[in-house]
Amino acid sequence: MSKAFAPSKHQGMDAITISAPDGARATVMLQGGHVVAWQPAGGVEQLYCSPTAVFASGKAVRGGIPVCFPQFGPRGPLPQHGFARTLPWQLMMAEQGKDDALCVLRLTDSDDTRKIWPHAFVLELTVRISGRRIDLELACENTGELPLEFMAALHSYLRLEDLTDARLHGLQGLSYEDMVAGKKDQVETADALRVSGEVDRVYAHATRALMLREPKHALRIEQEEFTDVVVWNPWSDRCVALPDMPDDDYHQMLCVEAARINVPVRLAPGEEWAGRQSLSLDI
Ligand SMILES: O=P(O)(O)OC[C@H]1O[C@H](O)[C@H](O)[C@@H](O)[C@@H]1O
Repeated sequence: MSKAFAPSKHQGMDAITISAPDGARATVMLQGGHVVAWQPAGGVEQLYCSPTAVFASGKAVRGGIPVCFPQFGPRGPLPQHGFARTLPWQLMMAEQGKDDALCVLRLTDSDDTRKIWPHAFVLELTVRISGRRIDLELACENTGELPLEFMAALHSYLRLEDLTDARLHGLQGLSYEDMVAGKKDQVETADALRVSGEVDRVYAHATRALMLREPKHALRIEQEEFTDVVVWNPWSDRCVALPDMPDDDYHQMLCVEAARINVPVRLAPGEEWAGRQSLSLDI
């Protein structure tokens, strides 16, 4: 028989912690449908969450896996990264299975969202953990009578021992937009990306699996239907300017975000789209 989990608190915010029989655990905040912690079976925390992150109603949390929807960054008229990350979601289910644990959270349109984005939708995040793997699925259904279009991302903050020793493999040959240099149509030539300065890039047509390698650690990153991947690290000056992140913590994280930016998703009335990101510890 499956076991259901009861809502709890994380940093004073409503949250749900799920655990699989093998010891894998994850915590998801109801605000934002925001995964704030993930420990694979027998492993340590894999997500970076800033020790000075602000946990408050309506505030975006620095770390974990924010959901960006229906806009990415400042690419539109909505607040940065859209509204999904700062709104309360509804917990639909949270259960332990025979060899995994699963939870589903849902955000639907409201008077507040329709005021700034005139569409009816159901957005659902499914988080599944088992062994050394976490699978995230973000699904959107157009429940209105007009077509809609959106951008989306699972903005994963991955925890590092030290950025200096980290390499991200799998991007070679992809074209990207360099948001730091303000240049489009760049081509990745490195067989492994080593971060040695501020990086903020949108890679297009990202279909291959990526591997984030450190001397004693490797994380495999896969995505489906998210056709872009964003790589972000603020480096020192930008990090100092972030009020919710310690000055040197940029060494402890790299964002590798499964995204849909270059070609937004278009849904006719009644249509549904789902995008997935999976992270698995590979040692
Ligand atoms: O500070 P936030 O609104 O959470 O955004 C953090 C970062 O998110 C993405 O990675 C964007 O590409 C960056 O340009 C942005 O700085």
